Amino acid sequence: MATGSDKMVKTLDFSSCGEDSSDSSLDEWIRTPKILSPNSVCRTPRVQRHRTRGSSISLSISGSPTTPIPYAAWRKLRLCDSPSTPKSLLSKSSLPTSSTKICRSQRALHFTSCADPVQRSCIPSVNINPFTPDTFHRNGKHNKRKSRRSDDDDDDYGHRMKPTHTSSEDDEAFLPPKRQAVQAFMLSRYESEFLELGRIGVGEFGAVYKCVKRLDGCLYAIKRSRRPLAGSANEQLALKEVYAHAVLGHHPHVVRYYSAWAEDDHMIIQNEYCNGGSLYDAMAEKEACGELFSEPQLRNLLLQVSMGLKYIHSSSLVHLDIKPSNIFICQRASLSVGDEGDSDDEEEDGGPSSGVVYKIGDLGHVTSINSPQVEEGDSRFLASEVLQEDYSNLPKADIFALGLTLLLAAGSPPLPQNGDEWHRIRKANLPSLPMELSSAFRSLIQTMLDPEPSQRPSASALCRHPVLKERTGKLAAELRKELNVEKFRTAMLEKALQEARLAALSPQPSFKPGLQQTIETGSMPKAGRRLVGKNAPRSMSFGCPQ
Ligand SMILES: Nc1ncnc2c1ncn2[C@@H]1O[C@H](COP(=O)(O)OP(=O)(O)OP(=O)(O)O)[C@@H](O)[C@H]1O
Ligand SMILES: [Mg+2]
Repeated sequence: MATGSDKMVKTLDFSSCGEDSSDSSLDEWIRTPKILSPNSVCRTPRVQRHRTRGSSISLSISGSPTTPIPYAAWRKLRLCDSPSTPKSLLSKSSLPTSSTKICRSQRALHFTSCADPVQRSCIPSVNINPFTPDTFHRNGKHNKRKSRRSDDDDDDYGHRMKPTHTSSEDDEAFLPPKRQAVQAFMLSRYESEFLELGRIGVGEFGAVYKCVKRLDGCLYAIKRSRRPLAGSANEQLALKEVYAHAVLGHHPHVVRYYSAWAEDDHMIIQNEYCNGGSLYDAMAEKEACGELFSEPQLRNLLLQVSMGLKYIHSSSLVHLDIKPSNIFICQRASLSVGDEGDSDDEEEDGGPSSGVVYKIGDLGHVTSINSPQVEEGDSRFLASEVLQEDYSNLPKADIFALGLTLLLAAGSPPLPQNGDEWHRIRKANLPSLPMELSSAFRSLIQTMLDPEPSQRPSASALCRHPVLKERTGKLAAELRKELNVEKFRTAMLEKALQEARLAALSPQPSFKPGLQQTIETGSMPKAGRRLVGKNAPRSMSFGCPQ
């Protein structure tokens, strides 16, 4: 049984920083190849930690105990909409340590000063993200060294990684030792930092809630594991998801990750909120209305998800659970300037300016291409080679699953989980569709479902495929258009600003008609023409941009 001090070895307090700084420092910690000796980590029991927190609150956002809180940050903090906000926290920070009682809601925005020498030695242990290039590299080295004697381990890192593995676990050497994995690293942050607006989904792994973050007022999807994690397979799944998100960074077609932490032995992941729900929801909605995705919409879906997959695969990772309920939709506001009149066509065909952005989410099954730890995803979308444990071409398993996803979106009957029909589909017999697809598009889907993985197109090939190229062109044209609008706007603003400067410098106040309006809207009036009050006498004052 773990002792209290053992527990503290596993304790890592990520809640001690504001989101941005904590995220970057978490990432920093995860990416930095270091394992700390158990002796060097904090062994303070939980109750003591509360006290430490109280004593360590500082007014420094940056974490430096001496930096005064910037006015802008202070103002921002005051905007929080809850009594459990940093405002109260910050005011309490001036109280003497002994009398500072830290309540649940205050824990989230605690900034460690580490002024206390004892606390300074409380360096937390960290997990090693198996998906970082560093880890791949080390892992390779580690595998080569497996047969060597352990006394050649002057490499501290390798030395400390080894002892916790049994021989059967050696294959999983790239994952961190379980006892270091997920613990109640942090105290309740969920309630103090987020306001829950409702549950938006439930999956195998957990429930997902729509939340607004108290500090920044933005919406997020917060995923909480359903079952306690410690020591369970769920723990590794949860960690995989976090590791994968952290390594993947940002891509327009991958759901964005903000933060993750453990609370009451449940993993919590803060992700981008996708306001259009999942593709599964969209399909169900269409079905209820007796509608289907049109072919242009399906092509758009295929192109966007292929872009996300291309990115994931280029990071040497595979998703392994591509399916409609793991593809999310963001409804972008349509372009605002100058495009009101010409968006109808594309709107209809599901093109880029229809504002639908598909994003790949639920990274719980992600694994590395080169040293795969396969946790099979939904069997309805599983490629047969994966079932046969042939992991030599895993990216093509994602392509297979995407092919079936498209068929479902095109109205195919529900996919079988097993049985004859399951095998029939994997022998290149496509289910019948209620809609007529062009032969080019249909044969593209057919190749994605080829029984031979090498015959399936790669994600990168899909992005360049002639059937989808037209869409790529449209997407590029749309982006160019957006860019031009922005360039025009910037030029206008620069011009207006220059005029404002000149006006301010000129000895005699000169009236610049419509200047304020120009700066606000970015539209330039013609020289010498007044936009407003043409018949009224000229005023001597003018507005300046703030
Ligand atoms: N970022 C998000 N934005 C909007 N809705 C989301 C988001 N993430 C999840 N959901 C909703 O919650 C559902 C479950 O999410 P997710 O797939 O991540 O959970 P899971 O437990 O891993 O599922 P699975 O059963 O596929 O393993 C999704 O199908 C979707 O409806
Ligand atoms: Mg899911």
